[in-house]
Amino acid sequence: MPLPQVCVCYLVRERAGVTEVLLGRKKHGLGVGNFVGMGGKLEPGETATDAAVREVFEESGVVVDASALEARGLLSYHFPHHEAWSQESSVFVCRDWDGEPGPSDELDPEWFALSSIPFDEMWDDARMWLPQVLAGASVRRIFVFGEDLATVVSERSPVA
Ligand SMILES: CNc1ncnc2c1ncn2[C@@H]1O[C@H](COP(=O)(O)OP(=O)(O)OP(=O)(O)O)[C@@H](O)[C@H]1O
Repeated sequence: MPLPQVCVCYLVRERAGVTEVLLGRKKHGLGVGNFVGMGGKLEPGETATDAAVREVFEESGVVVDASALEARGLLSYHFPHHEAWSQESSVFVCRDWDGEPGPSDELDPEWFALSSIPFDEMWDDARMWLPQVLAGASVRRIFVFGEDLATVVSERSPVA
């Protein structure tokens, strides 16, 4: 069975020579309380890019053009102890948008210097790939979560 498809998008800016990323504490649903990038489920017929454009707008009010989204790979999350949470996330970075991010029902956006990303308050996997993505890399990783539904217990290799 293919995993449900979701997307995540990290807005990145430079301020006084410091690179910052926009995160927000999730107010509802899967991962509530964690700092996350903006994103969510693909709607029927949407591409991951379409969904990222829509989710960034819904969650922060910022308008991004699909051509400004940098595709940075695919992450699979397996929850053998709670299959309904298993999903696959397309990852995007965006450096060019219109508007100022503001609060929404989903999250209150905050800028973090790349040296101060709150990994202890994020999904456990984020520390294992987000620094690479924000440094310009693309990723393909498959994470398996344990019985606590919070800890990465193993990683699978993607079949080439
Ligand atoms: C398990 N380890 C994980 N590590 C890092 N990020 C994770 C994640 N698991 C899910 N995500 C992110 O969470 C969003 C989907 O969450 P999900 O609850 O399905 O969607 P959300 O309620 O926001 O979506 P709708 O707005 O209803 O579409 C999506 O960005 C996805 O990349």
